[in-house]
Amino acid sequence: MSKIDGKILVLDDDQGVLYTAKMILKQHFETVITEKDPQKLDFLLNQDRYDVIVLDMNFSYGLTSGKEGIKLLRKVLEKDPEAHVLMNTAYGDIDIAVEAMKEGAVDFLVKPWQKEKLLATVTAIYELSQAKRKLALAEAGQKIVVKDQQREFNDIISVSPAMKPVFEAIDKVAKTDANVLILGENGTGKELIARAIHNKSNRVDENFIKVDLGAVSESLFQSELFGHVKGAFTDARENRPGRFEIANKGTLFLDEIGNLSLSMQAKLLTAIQFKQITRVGSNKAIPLDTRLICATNMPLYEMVEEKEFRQDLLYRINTVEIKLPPLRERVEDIEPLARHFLKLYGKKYKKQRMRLNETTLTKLKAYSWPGNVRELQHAIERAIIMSNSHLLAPEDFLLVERPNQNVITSDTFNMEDMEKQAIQNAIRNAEGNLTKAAKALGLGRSTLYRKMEKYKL
Ligand SMILES: Nc1ncnc2c1ncn2[C@@H]1O[C@H](COP(=O)(O)OP(=O)(O)OP(=O)(O)O)[C@@H](O)[C@H]1O
Repeated sequence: MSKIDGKILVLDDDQGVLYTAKMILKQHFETVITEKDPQKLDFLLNQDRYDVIVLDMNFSYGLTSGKEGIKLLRKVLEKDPEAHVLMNTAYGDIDIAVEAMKEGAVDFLVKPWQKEKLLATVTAIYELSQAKRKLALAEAGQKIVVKDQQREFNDIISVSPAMKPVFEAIDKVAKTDANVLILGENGTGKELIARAIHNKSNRVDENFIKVDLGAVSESLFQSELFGHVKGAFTDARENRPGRFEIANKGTLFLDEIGNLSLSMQAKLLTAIQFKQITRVGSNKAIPLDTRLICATNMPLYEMVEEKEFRQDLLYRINTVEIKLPPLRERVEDIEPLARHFLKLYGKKYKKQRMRLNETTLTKLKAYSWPGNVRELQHAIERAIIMSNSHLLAPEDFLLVERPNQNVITSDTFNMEDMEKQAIQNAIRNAEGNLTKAAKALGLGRSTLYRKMEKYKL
């Protein structure tokens, strides 16, 4: 019979009780730790996370009040409010057992117990602890996943030969557990591709969890990704799993990976390397089986040369690399995409039978779409809202060809001056919307703020 992969801690001052409990439980559970000295409780709790803790009521010789047990129980629950504690008393004092249950113990046993009784009780509590843990993870995941499912569109529309290698790569990589790096400009559909990989993978019934690393501050990074335990910092009022844990058995999509600072890169690398995380404020490692998909619009290889991105991290995340071409390099996709969005937004705004005339299509195809598919999507949405007719005309699209944002027109070659100018242009183009400006620049918002401060903008 295979053993249950559980960790049981038994704390009792009676060596005989410890010996018997170990003999019985060891046959059924993978790890059974016994300890005689209550002073070691702190150390043991810091050391590991136990599925069931069997705790004696009285330690000092001659004491039968159960007060020691209650004190230890409080200590356990303070450290881990989700701990499952089974109280063990030799005196059958129901009052003190009831008090322990009120304090948060799950059950109590009266010594001397029978072998079957101990085993049945510990096994039942173990199952309860697993069910509760799963539920907590599912609930935390659900909040994110439900929000996620509100995304409007999931189909990938494309007829362009430039996208063929992308579809081939999705098919080849989906069923494997290989880490995938998706490279492409803003709005080219990187997230859509990440979802397609997840949906075609064996992990499809598990969570797909997205983290926008460009929007995660340095201080929140660890807690957001790895979770925290109660009391780890002022706002940590309860234990909370991080995105890595919620994505366990599923897929974790790390968007804007190029925006991570070097210190955040180091922490991420450790988690990926060891396939485990440690919640903030705890020192118990939690092993994970998470498939990683990363995306960025930043030139990661150049950043490695400039020592802005760790090479070892790059090699961990780029087992398979998928490059998404910008929309201007797949003009064939503009018409089917436009028709696709026309249908979707026509339905949304109750303006069905919307059409595009030939001149409009020519205008859409001639435009360079620096914001790629997302810009086309927004342009169609806006045109549908504003138009008074069923036929969208060229005037319904305000497409202003901007100077190529990758080419900075400047008479200076000083890097800092060029950067400052690029930031000013981006803010102007985005009409002061800093989130949009940061996206256009390929920066995270916090990096943009830092740079604005630096250049006094
Ligand atoms: N081939 C496509 N077919 C249909 N819709 C698409 C396609 N490509 C992108 N889209 C839509 O365009 C929008 C932007 O796509 P997505 O968010 O996947 O881009 P992204 O590259 O991840 O953007 P960012 O770099 O800003 O994070 C989404 O609404 C997505 O549904």
